[in-house]
Amino acid sequence: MVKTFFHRDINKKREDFLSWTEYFMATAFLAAKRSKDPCSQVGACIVNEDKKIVGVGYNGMPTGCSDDQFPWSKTAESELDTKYFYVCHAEMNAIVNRNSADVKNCTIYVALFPCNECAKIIIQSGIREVVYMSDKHAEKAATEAAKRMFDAAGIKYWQYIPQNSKIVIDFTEINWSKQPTDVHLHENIIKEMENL
Ligand SMILES: Nc1ccn([C@H]2C[C@H](O)[C@@H](COP(=O)(O)O)O2)c(=O)n1
Ligand SMILES: [Zn+2]
Repeated sequence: MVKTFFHRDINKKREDFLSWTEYFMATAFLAAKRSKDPCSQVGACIVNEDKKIVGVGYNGMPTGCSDDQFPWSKTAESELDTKYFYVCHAEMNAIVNRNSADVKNCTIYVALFPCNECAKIIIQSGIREVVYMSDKHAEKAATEAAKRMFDAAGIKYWQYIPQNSKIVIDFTEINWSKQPTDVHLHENIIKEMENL
């Protein structure tokens, strides 16, 4: 058995807390977990100038359009039987579902670079900055069009390159004992190491 452990001095401030950018991008990725799209789960998180989250969204069917009845296919004999006419993109949902009066001067954190349609909504809503994780559709005309519009409208956009590729949420962590001299030897970590 591989034994691993970590020390935590509970008298000192934690050093391994999430940065703001990690926190907001992780919020976007967590929202994406709600998506029913079998191929692409995209999340978006809108943050105001006070670093408050004012909107979260993920790609899904419009309200009232059952995600058990509308199609999730990428291809079909008829375009009407693909998802593309129906699905609301994460960015659009985050903007329309905002919990503030407006999203002026906000930043949107999004897993995938916005398409041209979302770029228009982002610009019109007053969002000033786009932070994205992936630009995997960079070669598509929709992405190029979005970039042209962002450039013309003076919207700042930049790719977030994470320091860690994973953030683990462990629901059991809240029950770990934290004593002043504690060295945790946590079962899950041991199991993970054994599986390596
Ligand atoms: N910035 C984006 C890009 C895409 N989406 C959504 C729209 C679809 O549900 C899915 C793309 O489907 P695919 O062609 O990859 O099968 O992702 C979004 O919400 N935001
Ligand atoms: Zn879009």
